[in-house]
Amino acid sequence: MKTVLKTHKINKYFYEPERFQVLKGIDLSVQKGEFLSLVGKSGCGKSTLMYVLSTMDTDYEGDLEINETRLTGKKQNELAKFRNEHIGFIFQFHFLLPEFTALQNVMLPAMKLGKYSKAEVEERAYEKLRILGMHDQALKASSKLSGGQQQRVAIARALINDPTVIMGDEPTGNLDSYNTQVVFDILKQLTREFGQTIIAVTHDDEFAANTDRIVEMSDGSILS
Ligand SMILES: Nc1ncnc2c1ncn2[C@@H]1O[C@H](COP(=O)(O)OP(=O)(O)OP(=O)(O)O)[C@@H](O)[C@H]1O
Repeated sequence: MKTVLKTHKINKYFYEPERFQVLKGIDLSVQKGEFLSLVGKSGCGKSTLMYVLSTMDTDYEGDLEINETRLTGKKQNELAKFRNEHIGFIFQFHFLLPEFTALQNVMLPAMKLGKYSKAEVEERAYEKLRILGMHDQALKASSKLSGGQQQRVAIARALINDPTVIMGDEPTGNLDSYNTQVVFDILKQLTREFGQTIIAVTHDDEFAANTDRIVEMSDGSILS
């Protein structure tokens, strides 16, 4: 088993309105291909931890390593580059550009990476859309797609650079039960067929119960 993400004693404090410790000695190790859900009561620190894990927040104590690269202490521009290449994001709200087609939205992170020609990027984008069952909608403006379809395009976009890990904050939080199941099944399939690693914050107990591992947080610490 390959460890793709590792933290060592992550502490974090907020100072407003008064000093309090929001993350308390978080030790977490995630294996390649693992589908992990992060759960816990509102306010326990899940989103704060995700910001640290995704390298968006650098104001913490401890160590973070992804894909054998130590990220703690790296400069913002290096982190931005690392994120684009290694971390795929899926949010509750998809943040697709509404006037752009599904295909263009999926292509964007790969164009930014600058590793492939435009034709290669387009080919990769079609391939990801095909995995998500969305290739025949590729040329539609994303604003013309249903909520579930938009979320599938957002997942294709998260996959375009073959990220080391996909991080989701309530990836099904805005979907009805049918689309929650569709998106869940796709995420599961990505872990099983492609060895994709996924970490998702969720309030949905059924979603969590069907992932490989539930990490429960309480008051800034990991319980189990
Ligand atoms: N910028 C901030 N400054 C001060 N306190 C903050 C800040 N952001 C979050 N907090 C506090 O830190 C704690 C953890 O917040 P966080 O958003 O990580 O919780 P969460 O577990 O993701 O909650 P939810 O499930 O409701 O999204 C909460 O008490 C919150 O009020």
